[in-house]
Amino acid sequence: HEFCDAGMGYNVVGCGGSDSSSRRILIKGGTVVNAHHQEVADVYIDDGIIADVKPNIKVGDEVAVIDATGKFVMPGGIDPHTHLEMEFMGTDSTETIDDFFSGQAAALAGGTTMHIDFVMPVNGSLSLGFKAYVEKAKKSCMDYGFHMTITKWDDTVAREMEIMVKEKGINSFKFFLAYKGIVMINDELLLEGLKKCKSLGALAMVHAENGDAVFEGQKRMIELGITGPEGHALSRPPLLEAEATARAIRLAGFINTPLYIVHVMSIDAMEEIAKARKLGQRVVGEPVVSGLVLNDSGLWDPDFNIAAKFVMSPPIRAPGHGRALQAAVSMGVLQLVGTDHCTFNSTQKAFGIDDFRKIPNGVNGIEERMHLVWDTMVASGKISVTDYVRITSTECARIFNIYPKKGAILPGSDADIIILNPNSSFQISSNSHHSRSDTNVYEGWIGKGKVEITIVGGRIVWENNELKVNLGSGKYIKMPPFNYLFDGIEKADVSYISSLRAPVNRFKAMQ
Ligand SMILES: NC(=O)NCCC(=O)O
Ligand SMILES: [Zn+2]
Ligand SMILES: [Zn+2]
Repeated sequence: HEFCDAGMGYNVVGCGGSDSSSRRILIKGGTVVNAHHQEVADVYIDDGIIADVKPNIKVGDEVAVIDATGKFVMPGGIDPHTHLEMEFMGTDSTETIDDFFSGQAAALAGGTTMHIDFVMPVNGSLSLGFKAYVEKAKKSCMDYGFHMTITKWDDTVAREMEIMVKEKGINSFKFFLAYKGIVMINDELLLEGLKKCKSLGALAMVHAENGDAVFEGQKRMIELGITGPEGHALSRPPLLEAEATARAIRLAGFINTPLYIVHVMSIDAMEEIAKARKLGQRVVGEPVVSGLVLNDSGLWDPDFNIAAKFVMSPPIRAPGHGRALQAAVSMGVLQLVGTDHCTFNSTQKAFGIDDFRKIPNGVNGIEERMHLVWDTMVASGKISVTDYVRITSTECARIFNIYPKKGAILPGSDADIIILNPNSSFQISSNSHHSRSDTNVYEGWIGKGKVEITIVGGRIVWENNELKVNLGSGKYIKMPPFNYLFDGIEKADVSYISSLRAPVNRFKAMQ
């Protein structure tokens, strides 16, 4: 089988490996954590579904028993933001190095059991894009969903958005306000898109940077002779992220539809979200793990190969931004943590050796997110374990309308479960990670807490540092429209329209 040759030292069940995992499993004596509650209890899994959660469940000898005493039993992570096997930034940099097989295998080794990937249209066609991604995802070994990217506007696109929502199970559309000349859209298109999203009950998502100003900033850097990776950060400062974030928020407010800001990387952008939420606007902010735990110093590394691996957009910011973003997550100003896993190897990154504008943008994270958030936020005492579950799993399931099938350990939920040992530790290295990339932006990180077991669809796929993935077993999860952010939105239409007449009234209406 073409996918058996993973070459990464793990078994592919169905390609010669043996499926030793049981369809009935009892997880005994762990602390079962949901977003709203934690208790010491047993979890009984039957045929891929959680059948029961309570203390002292009795089972027969045929059931495999896992002792989870002293460990946390939690819903598998859901990563709301990935780019597997994506063509991006020109053909020379080819596609992101992880496909739906290696990217998902890496995810499972790190405790993530579902992700939502961004479909890129083919020549502007949503249906061709969807078809292409259905093909790519046939290799899947865990469940996944799709967002759809909108790169142009006409009647066909508007009609296809409807088909995506009503027939294909997509409930979110992404608009790039950056990457001028590649995928960037203008405000006119954004307004059309926001209106359409509202009518369909689909969530509008934006990559918020002012692409025209970034273009200008890049030109300035090149004129100054700054061609290395540090030019990437210098050409697109936080104020350009804040401007686009504020603009998108205001336009979404004008249309009165919920808005999701992907990869919030700066204090400046986060404060725009905080301000809007304080006024009652339905805005969701998604930081990514790189933005929470790294800073921009790597971009100044004299070794191009090291510096280039940190190039992503918006850029990883100066020290201080990550800490502030973590605080915003802990206070609920930002709601869930993604990765923006968009991995290029060092050969692909080297395409921009003479010009930072040609370095393909993106960093890894799908395997590291659960560990890094635990280490930096739970082990350090910034957030509770229940909040950890909320920001890594449950909130994503709620926003994309698949809760409690996903994001919970409840009877009837899918048996996508992790067992984390808080007294163990993890170590990150490109020598041992499961991505196909030859580099890792978190190289050398050692931290507290370790995902010792990952169960996906009722099968143990990660145990004793070994992966046993089941090729083709991942299912496409259809995500219905009109999530909770749309509840009662039409009532807000009325108060919003009257509030447009007087700023004072608007403020009162939002109290
Ligand atoms: N973020 C990044 O640099 N690459 C992935 C594409 C995107 O989300 O902007
Ligand atoms: Zn983006
Ligand atoms: Zn992205």
